[in-house]
Order: sequence, then structure tokens, then C-alpha cells
Amino acid sequence: MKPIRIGTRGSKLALYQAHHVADLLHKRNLATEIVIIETKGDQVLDVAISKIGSKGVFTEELENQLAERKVDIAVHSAKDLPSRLPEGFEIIAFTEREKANDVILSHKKELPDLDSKKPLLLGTSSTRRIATLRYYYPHVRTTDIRGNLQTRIAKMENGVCDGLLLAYAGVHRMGYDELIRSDLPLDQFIPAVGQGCIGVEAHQSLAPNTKAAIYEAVNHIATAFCLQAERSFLRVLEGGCSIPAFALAVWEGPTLHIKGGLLQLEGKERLYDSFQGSEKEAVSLGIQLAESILAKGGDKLLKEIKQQLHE
Ligand SMILES: NCc1[nH]cc(CCC(=O)O)c1CC(=O)O
Repeated sequence: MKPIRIGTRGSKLALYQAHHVADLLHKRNLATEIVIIETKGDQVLDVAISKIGSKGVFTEELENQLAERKVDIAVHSAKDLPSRLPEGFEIIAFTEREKANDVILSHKKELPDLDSKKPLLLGTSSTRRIATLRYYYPHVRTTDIRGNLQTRIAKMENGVCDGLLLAYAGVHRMGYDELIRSDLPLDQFIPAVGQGCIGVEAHQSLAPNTKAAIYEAVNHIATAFCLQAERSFLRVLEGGCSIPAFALAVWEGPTLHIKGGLLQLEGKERLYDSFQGSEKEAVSLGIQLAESILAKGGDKLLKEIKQQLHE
């Protein structure tokens, strides 16, 4: 077989993820070649993602290359993959999920606890994280911060904020564990759908035997059950990655648990529910969760959020 051409963005995190998938392929004696592709999300660094229109900013250009057969697969943070892929594309594998929680990062040794009520300014541009903070810790102020992890850390060190709110997975993959000041609890800061997991996307034109070989080498079945449930939740809400929706599924064979919900942008309201069933019901569990959230008032809330974000 010819080397599998892996399309990826050029950021350090994206390259780490592409190499991670390449390593899994190498373990099965599959050769790879990494192809760097620039996306709209990489070019527009000074505007909040929620304002450039979230859908596919990081994925569109990679998909063009997949469709033109310039690359065989594209590797993404599963979190950045829209819940509905364009016609002809599919996710053929999910890697084993890293710890899914959010963390607070700071260059300062002593940082006030979120519970302490002491003034604190955190950098984040995630609507979910901002709304979660407003809901549980309204005294904490936030400032919009963009760019890759290295850029954000430099901004923080220059005094833009006291700390950064980020996904553990990205921080760990980039080797910044020593800056972690706290692990945020998974019951309050329920992560974004897919957080901590890497997805492998392909176009339908990829040869079935290549696809099967990649699936065998890369797919982590327990994570894939969880992602099916979470992504079906998000599909019903029809939210891009800028919607403050959250969901986390955990598979404790034979039971699949999913919890999740939706926040009002200013944290005035938090809708939440949880369901469990077998992994065969993964998709329907996600749908049940979404329908419950919509019925609890999420329907109206979602319209309001989409209007405010111009989604
Ligand atoms: N939205 C950007 C993004 N996409 C994936 C990660 C980190 C890795 C992951 O969550 O899988 C991040 C940064 C962050 O949210 O802190």
C-alpha cells in the first residue's frame, strides 16, 4: 500500500495530533506522510471564533483536499468537527480519549481558588466556559483571548489575564502541565462534545480496504461509543462549536452514561439532564438528551443564543 497521506493544520497541537495518528498507523506497519494545510481558522487570528461563524472554520480546507484526493485522511480535534459533516465525508475513527476536563493555567504560583471570591481575570474565548463561570462563579471576570496555546500563554505573561481556561488535553499534549493550577470539576465544567478526542475524517472516495486498515489501527471502541452519543446530541441542537452546549459520555461496559445540557450565554440559566443505556443505543441516548434539554426550555434558549451569536 502507498503511504497514507494525513492532512492536518500546521499548528503545533494539530501536528501533535497528526503524529499521534501516524504513530498508531505505524504500529500496524502502515506508512504515512504528513501534509500541512492552512485553514480559515488559522488565518483569522484576531477575531473571536464565535464571530467568524464557527461551522467548519478549521475543517473546510482540509475537506477540499480530501475531496480532491490530495490527502487520504484529515486529522482534527473531535471537538472542532461539526456535528453534521458535508455530504460525502465521514469520520472513520476516533482515538482513545485523553482526560476530558478543563483546567486553569497560570504563570503565577499562587492563584485564588474559584471558590475564594477573590478577584480573578481569566482568558478564554469559549462561550461554554464563559457561561459556566458566570453561572457558578459570577465574581470571576473573563477576557476574550485567541491564538494558539503558545500565543495565549505569552499574552497571559504580558498581563492580559491572571490565568487561562483551557482543555486539559491540549495543554498536556503541548507539554504545559507544570502551568496547571487547577483541574476543573467535570460536574460543573462539563466539556464540549468531543473534547480530548481526535477524529479521523475521510471522503467516500477512499478505498474501502484502506479505510478498514485505518479503522483497525486507530479506532478506540469505547471512545467511539461515547462520541456517537455526544455527537448525536449536538446534531439535534444543530449547534456549531460556538454554542454553549456541553455533553460528556462515559462507557462503563455494558452501560453508556451521557450527561449534558445548555447554558444561557450570560450564565443566567443552565439546563441539564443525564441518561444511560447500552452502547447500541448511543445515538438514541444523545437524541433523548437533546430532546429533554429542548423540552426544558432549551428550544427557546437556543433560538436566543443563535440570534445573539448570529449563527
Ligand atoms: N477549540 C479549540 C480547541 N480544539 C481542541 C482543543 C484542545 C484539545 C481537545 O480538547 O481535544 C482546543 C483548545 C481548548 O479548548 O483549550
